[in-house]
Amino acid sequence: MEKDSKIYLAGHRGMVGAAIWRVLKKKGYSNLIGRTSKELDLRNQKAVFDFIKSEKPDVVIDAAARVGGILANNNYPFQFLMENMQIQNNLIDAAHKLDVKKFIFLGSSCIYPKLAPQPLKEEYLLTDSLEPTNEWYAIAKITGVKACQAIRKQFGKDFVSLMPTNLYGTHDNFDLETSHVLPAMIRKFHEAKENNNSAVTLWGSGTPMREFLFVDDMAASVVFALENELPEYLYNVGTGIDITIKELAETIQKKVGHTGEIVWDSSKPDGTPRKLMDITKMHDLGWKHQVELEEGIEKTYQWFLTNNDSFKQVKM
Ligand SMILES: NC(=O)c1ccc[n+]([C@@H]2O[C@H](COP(=O)([O-])OP(=O)(O)OC[C@H]3O[C@@H](n4cnc5c(N)ncnc54)[C@H](OP(=O)(O)O)[C@@H]3O)[C@@H](O)[C@H]2O)c1
Ligand SMILES: C[C@@H]1O[C@H](OP(=O)(O)OP(=O)(O)OC[C@H]2O[C@@H](n3cnc4c(=O)[nH]c(N)nc43)[C@H](O)[C@@H]2O)[C@@H](O)[C@H](O)[C@@H]1O
Repeated sequence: MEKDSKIYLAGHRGMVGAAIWRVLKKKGYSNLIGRTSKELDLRNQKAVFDFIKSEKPDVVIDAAARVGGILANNNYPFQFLMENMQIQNNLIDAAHKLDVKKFIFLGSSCIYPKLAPQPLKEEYLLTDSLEPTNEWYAIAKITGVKACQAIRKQFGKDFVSLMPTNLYGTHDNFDLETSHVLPAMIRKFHEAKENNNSAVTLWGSGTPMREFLFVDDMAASVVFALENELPEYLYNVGTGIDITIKELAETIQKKVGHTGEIVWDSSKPDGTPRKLMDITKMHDLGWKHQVELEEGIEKTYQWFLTNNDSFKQVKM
């Protein structure tokens, strides 16, 4: 990829988008374009088509999506299904019709069946039923993967999908209703420590297992996909290591220095019992994560502490 290639990064101010932007700048890519959702609402088909037509990017990276944790997914099925399909359909269709050379689509590990064998191989897609708390989001993401695969198959274009495991890091969402578990735990333990080590309430049973990838590693995988023509349509991106939610809680509690009680609220859903990625394909091509979980948690906690008053709060 030429360093002056025109790259449109959709969702450039999100957690993942901001990290991709940083890596691209650092590597010398000089022709990056981004628009906020206020400047360009990606749900608007005509606006997206007109934008791609006038900007004529060589590459589109889709890191824009309606994103949230287990409760947000469960409570707002329509937004997670419809907005994600609108955003990605508008981008993929315009990119195809207007001859964008390369398209990188970001999905999620929840596209795989709830009870698929572990670790999750790419070929397990569409072999069984989805996890009910996030099937809406998963179905939208599956249609994005399939749209890119169809364009690849029918027209031979370099449209590729990366499926990240659970992500976390700087610029994360720390809103307690809509966030994912890791930022929620950082905020909950920190605020409870400040409040005389009051009890922290966490959701579900603590027994589900999750794999966590630091956002800078995710960004590096996207840049890897940008700089290499990947031979297949779908690639898992993760660390290949998972832990229980209870172990995650104990790790973050220790890091933050909270000494109070942990209470598990069983009225909240557990979600899928396990979703560990098989990352053999990306490893074979040469990409591997760099940041281990404890180091990533430390970086994220430090970011939270210095952005404590202004951290992003995503409302539905
Ligand atoms: N976070 C995770 O754990 C995780 C895990 C697996 C996969 N992913 C995937 O990674 C990608 C990025 O996620 P993220 O965590 O970075 O999410 P995020 O921080 O919530 O960022 C999402 C971005 O999408 C943009 N966006 C949303 N709706 C839009 C609209 N209607 N028009 C234009 N832009 C819109 C937002 O733009 P504004 O800021 O301008 O509003 C925001 O920058 C998504 O595809 C997501 O599915 C995330
Ligand atoms: C990566 C994303 O992951 C999402 O699934 P998923 O891993 O369960 O999403 P999380 O919201 O990260 O939750 C992971 C696990 O942590 C538990 N948990 C414990 N305490 C908390 C808390 O305070 N906040 C949150 N949020 N969870 C908590 C939660 O019940 C679940 O078992 C999907 O809904 C999306 O579609 C997407 O795939």
